[in-house]
Amino acid sequence: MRITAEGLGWSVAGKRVVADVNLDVAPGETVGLIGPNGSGKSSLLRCLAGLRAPTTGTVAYDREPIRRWSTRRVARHVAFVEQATETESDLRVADVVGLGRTPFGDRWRGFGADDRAVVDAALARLGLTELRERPWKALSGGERQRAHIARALAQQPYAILLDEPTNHLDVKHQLELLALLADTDQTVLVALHDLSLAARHCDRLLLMHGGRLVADGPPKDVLTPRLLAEVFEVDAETGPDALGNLTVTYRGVVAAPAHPDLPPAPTPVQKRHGDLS
Ligand SMILES: Nc1ncnc2c1ncn2[C@@H]1O[C@H](COP(=O)(O)OP(=O)(O)OP(=O)(O)O)[C@@H](O)[C@H]1O
Repeated sequence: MRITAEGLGWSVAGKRVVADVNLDVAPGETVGLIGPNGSGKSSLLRCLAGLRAPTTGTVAYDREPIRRWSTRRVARHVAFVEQATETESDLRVADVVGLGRTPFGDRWRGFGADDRAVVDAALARLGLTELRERPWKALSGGERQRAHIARALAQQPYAILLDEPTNHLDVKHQLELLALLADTDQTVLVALHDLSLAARHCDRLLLMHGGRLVADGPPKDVLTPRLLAEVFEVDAETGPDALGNLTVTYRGVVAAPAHPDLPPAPTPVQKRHGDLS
């Protein structure tokens, strides 16, 4: 499924959090969404997932604007794995993953054998089969994160949007998840902070800064020392690692450059000798 946004903006309390975003994620593409803290990644993902009505512009799935789609219809197309989803309950892991079947249920049809098969497959894909009967509350942070991803897969969406899905995962599970996302036929848009992981597993990267998309292209074109310095305020080099994968190596931080949307910093006024205040 193709996801497009045109002139997308979202403001809250008079603040433009997302501004004038145009993007096009093709069916089956795995696209990484990167940018510093507060650059608008989560807000953009929430707009694309239909959880926030944009202040300006449109979001479309396969060219059809979703403005008037029901939540249920959106959920039959797109699964969203949020950054910190709290599932407070006495549910078992399999029940939480089974919540992914909600958009397909109706009051005439209970949770059927086909739903159970989908949940079993999703649990297996995330290595959670052994934990299926565990109480949700007994899971570690990383296990919960994997269960939320399994729930998204159980939704059998055409596209998956994920907000920092690796932040609780150990290295093995990070690599497994990114490989899964890269291999799936579904359209994937994933917000990541690990730029080397993003470079290795994504077809294309979208770079956000101050609510705007400031770069869109293959990892080698987006992860340039100049953009890393301007946007992330780090002094970094990119190049192939020992295995030939594009990787980012950090020397340190650079002094914060002025953001183009911000007024220039006022020049400090020097007190002259003899001033009274
Ligand atoms: N509901 C809201 N009310 C007020 N400000 C908000 C709201 N949602 C987001 N913001 C602000 O918008 C900016 C962008 O937030 P957002 O969570 O989208 O950034 P992000 O790129 O996902 O950040 P991070 O990498 O830290 O997760 C931040 O300054 C945030 O404080």
